[in-house]
Amino acid sequence: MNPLAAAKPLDEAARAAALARQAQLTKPPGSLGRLEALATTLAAMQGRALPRIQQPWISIFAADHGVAEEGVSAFPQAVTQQMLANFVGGGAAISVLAREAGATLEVIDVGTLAPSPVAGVIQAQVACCTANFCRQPAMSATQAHAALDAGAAACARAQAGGADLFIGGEMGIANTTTAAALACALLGLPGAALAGAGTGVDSAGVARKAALIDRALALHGLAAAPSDPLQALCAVGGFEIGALAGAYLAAAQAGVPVLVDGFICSAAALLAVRLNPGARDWMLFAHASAESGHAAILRALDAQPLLALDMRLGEASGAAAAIPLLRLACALHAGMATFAEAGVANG
Ligand SMILES: O=C(O)c1ccc[n+]([C@@H]2O[C@H](COP(=O)([O-])O)[C@@H](O)[C@H]2O)c1
Ligand SMILES: Cc1cc2nc[nH]c2cc1C
Repeated sequence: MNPLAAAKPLDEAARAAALARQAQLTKPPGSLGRLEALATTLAAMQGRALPRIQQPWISIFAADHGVAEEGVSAFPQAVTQQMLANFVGGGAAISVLAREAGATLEVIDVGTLAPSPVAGVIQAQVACCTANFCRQPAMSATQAHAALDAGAAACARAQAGGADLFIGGEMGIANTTTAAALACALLGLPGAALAGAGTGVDSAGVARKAALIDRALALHGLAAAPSDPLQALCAVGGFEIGALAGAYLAAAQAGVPVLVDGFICSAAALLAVRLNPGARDWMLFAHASAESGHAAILRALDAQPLLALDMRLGEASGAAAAIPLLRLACALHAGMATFAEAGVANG
């Protein structure tokens, strides 16, 4: 893929038509709050005055991280590959949420340590694991482009499947350390600004994550000032994060609305936007993760998340939980009567 290819422009005529309809619906103007903006933004994204979410598509990208050997997670690395089988077996949270939402769910291995392919998982391994970025770059430039391409391929499948909403998710033990390091590099922040508990490390563990990120940023010459996005991905990134960024970029180029999940997905969204600012127009943000660094990344993206449920699971769960809200916004927008239709006086 070409990450720099222009994003599709939003359809401002469809937005204007949706705004005009909102002004006619039987309610005081603005009284449905952000549900109104959600409907009119989706109208501009989907190019129709009456937007809808009929075919949500969820792609989960899984990868392992060399930095796991530094003891940065509360869980063993083997959980990444074990969860692949749980996703396709139907027992993971996202399996349940996708079923409830009527969403297509696909799982892509972009670089786990799984010794053999897990049945039902799409194989798109860039390598079996990134290198430990405390010692050397996490990946080569060729691998970074392969990760972006794996994401773009998922977006192409979503488009071919008629998706009207694209959701990316991730699974990767240690990837809160990777996502924090990448976002620190992109924003010129120290590790302490974005390191958090992840799967549940204690405060001493969080402090170790922060110090380790600072050491890695210094090692790779990425400390203190915002870094070149592809250089940052190569130095301290992850394959699933690169794939998510590629999927978000491809969705913006193809004109498919994106619903961004939690902390790791937001770091990938930041990477996509730093590569290609036009991608931001195509992003909605599902929820405020309980991961402590999420708020700073959302601020950098000027993003207001829809939900705040103290979730911190990842695997697209927060985004899937927000699908019903998007549908409600569309249903209200399409189904409410206008003042004229209902014979209600429009003050
Ligand atoms: O998305 C989030 O907001 C989020 C916050 C904390 C943890 N996670 C998930 O937990 C895993 C990473 O946590 P850790 O502690 O191993 O870095 C990874 O599989 C993520 O999907 C996800
Ligand atoms: C069990 C488990 C499930 C997950 N799903 C996403 N990240 C995860 C991390 C763990 C540890």
